[in-house]
Amino acid sequence: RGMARILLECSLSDKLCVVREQQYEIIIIPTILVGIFLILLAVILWLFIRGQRAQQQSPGIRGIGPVPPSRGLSWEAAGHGGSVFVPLKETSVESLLRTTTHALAKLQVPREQLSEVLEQIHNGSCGTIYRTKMYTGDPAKPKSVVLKALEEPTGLQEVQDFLGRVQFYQYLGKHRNLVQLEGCCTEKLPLYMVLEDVAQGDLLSFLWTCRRDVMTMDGLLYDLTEKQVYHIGRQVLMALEFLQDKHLFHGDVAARNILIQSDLTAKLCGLGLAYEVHARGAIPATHSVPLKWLAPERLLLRPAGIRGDVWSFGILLYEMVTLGAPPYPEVPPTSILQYLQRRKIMKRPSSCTHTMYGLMKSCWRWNEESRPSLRELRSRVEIATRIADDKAVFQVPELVVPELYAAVAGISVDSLSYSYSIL
Ligand SMILES: Nc1ncnc2c1ncn2[C@@H]1O[C@H](COP(=O)(O)OP(=O)(O)OP(=O)(O)O)[C@@H](O)[C@H]1O
Repeated sequence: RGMARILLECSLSDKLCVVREQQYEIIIIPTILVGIFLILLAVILWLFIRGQRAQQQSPGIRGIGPVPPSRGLSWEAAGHGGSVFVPLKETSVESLLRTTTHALAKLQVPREQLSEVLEQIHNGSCGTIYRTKMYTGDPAKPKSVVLKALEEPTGLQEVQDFLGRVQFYQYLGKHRNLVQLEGCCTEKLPLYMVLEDVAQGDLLSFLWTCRRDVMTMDGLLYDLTEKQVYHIGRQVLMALEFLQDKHLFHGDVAARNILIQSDLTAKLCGLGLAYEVHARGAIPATHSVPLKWLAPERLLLRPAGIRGDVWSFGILLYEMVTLGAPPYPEVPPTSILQYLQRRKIMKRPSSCTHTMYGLMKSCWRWNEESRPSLRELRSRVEIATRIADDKAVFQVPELVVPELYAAVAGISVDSLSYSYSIL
């Protein structure tokens, strides 16, 4: 309208008006175009630099890549004072074993003490896992142990890694809620890590079996009440506190990584990722962890820490009250980050009390600093235990099809324990 008025006020002979109109188009429109161009250029440059940085971090498989050391990871925990040793100068497996056997002398178990009958129970990430007998004192009373075996290493690195894991267990020391290392056989191949046998197996299989009509087996009562969920949860928190005191985090807290005894003593296993972070100071690109258990910062490849374990602890509570249902059943595993970015979390399962759901929600706060600390969480669990139901047993009528579970949970069916299918 402004331009039209100026034109009306002009006489036909007044050429200045025409010049003004042209200035308006010539100066303002190109300025806007140049502005838009510059903004676009800046956005493209920013995206390019971000892409370059992400590439430098070489994202790992299934969205999990290396991350900088956990916040507060000390020099000691990063593998120096913790003495995870990797004698790089050795060139053959034999000479490497000769050198390391001396350092591991106190842990060596004579091979004749182990039975030759090995029952395979799992195909672990660093070799086959067997159950066998160890004859220490009275030959009539052998002790049942679990062996993690490295039988045919593909190279020196694999042997070094196995030995590093043995030393990691040694460095950790004993805790009631962590699987204990009893010893090792490392003077020649096959290499064995000798662990205490937590015979009742993993919590996920236990939860699935609770869905069946099985009452008891090997002294274990296949019933789960709210009070027992808190009891197991509290023990997991104590194991995590123990790791935190050593400036470590677990990184893969889930029912499949918890072993239970007949008195419902819980023992955290699957310490592979904790070892990797301890030895290398970061999560290696090749170490994949199921996405649905991970906190947003892990999915976004940001530095990982103990508050990520707090997030996964919330998922563990969900697993327990649903008797081993896969998390986010309606979300494909690869869409989990987008789902969480919309600030969505899992709804309260019908079997879950409001108190327990409150705990889960506090674990699933997007901002890791807003999540409770392990200590706070444990004290909330202890308070909740006092009023928790000790009578009503969790029930889910549908049985689990492991292949279907694996697809929905986003994990490989081979990584699941065998004990459920044996029942
Ligand atoms: N001490 C044990 N007692 C009984 N069963 C065990 C024991 N250790 C491992 N298992 C069985 O083997 C499975 C895998 O164990 P674990 O996750 O420790 O091994 P892994 O695959 O080598 O993992 P990681 O590399 O993370 O240590 C467990 O879920 C459990 O079924």
